[in-house]
Amino acid sequence: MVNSIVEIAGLRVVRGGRVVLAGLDLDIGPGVTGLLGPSGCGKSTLLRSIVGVQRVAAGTVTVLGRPAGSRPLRDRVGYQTQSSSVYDDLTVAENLRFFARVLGLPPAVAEEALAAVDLGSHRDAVVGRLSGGQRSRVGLAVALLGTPALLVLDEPTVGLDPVLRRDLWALFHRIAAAGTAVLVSSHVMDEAERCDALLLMREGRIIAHGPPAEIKAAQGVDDIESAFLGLVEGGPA
Ligand SMILES: Nc1ncnc2c1ncn2[C@@H]1O[C@H](COP(=O)(O)OP(=O)(O)OP(=O)(O)O)[C@@H](O)[C@H]1O
Repeated sequence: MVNSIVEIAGLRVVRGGRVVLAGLDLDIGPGVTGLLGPSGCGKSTLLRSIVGVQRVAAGTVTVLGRPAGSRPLRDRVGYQTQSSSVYDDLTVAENLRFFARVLGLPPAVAEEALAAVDLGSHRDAVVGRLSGGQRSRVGLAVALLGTPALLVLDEPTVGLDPVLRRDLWALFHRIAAAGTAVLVSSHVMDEAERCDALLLMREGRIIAHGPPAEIKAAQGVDDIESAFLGLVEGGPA
């Protein structure tokens, strides 16, 4: 596909003796792409494969034209895991400066990331005393250090109230508009409408890929949850 950020061919992953991804083929383009599917379907495993931290049994994962996880991608791919990896006892600015140093980036990028997630006014707050939404934005800022070409976010809105979730999605779109492709997973189907493109996943397979409107139209339904059920039950495609 022209403009592909991620190209995956024949990806097979086995975890704990169980086949989690059984030969997955997929291209992901720019904009905000949502990876949606029920708990345990393999979303995190797919994201881990894209950032290059997952042992794969077979297949290839190419990111920005390079093998996933290879050295040239180190500061071109940002990754926010489900469990926050920021330090609770450091301030927001201290966390960002620390991770910038680890990545070998100048301190100025810490300021840019802080501004990008709108946390300038909380720069001197200790992370352990922030709200869930603010903490999530600190994690996002860490993933944004150095302005990566691809940002991979594993369930960044889990546990947040609807207002914070809406604000975070608006932020993802601002980040994408500035040129960073955003791949974000969720098991909340109502977040689907906020994506430019959707990947619907079930039991380690991608069962639909495209703009939300196209997926709904193909199933003849008005919401993504119904489209998902239609696809699972073998409705029109
Ligand atoms: N460390 C692990 N060792 C062995 N199996 C694992 C491990 N982590 C996950 N799995 C298995 O791999 C499968 C896919 O898990 P994965 O975390 O990718 O799903 P997910 O869709 O991201 O789920 P969730 O939405 O709950 O985070 C699950 O069946 C899970 O039991």
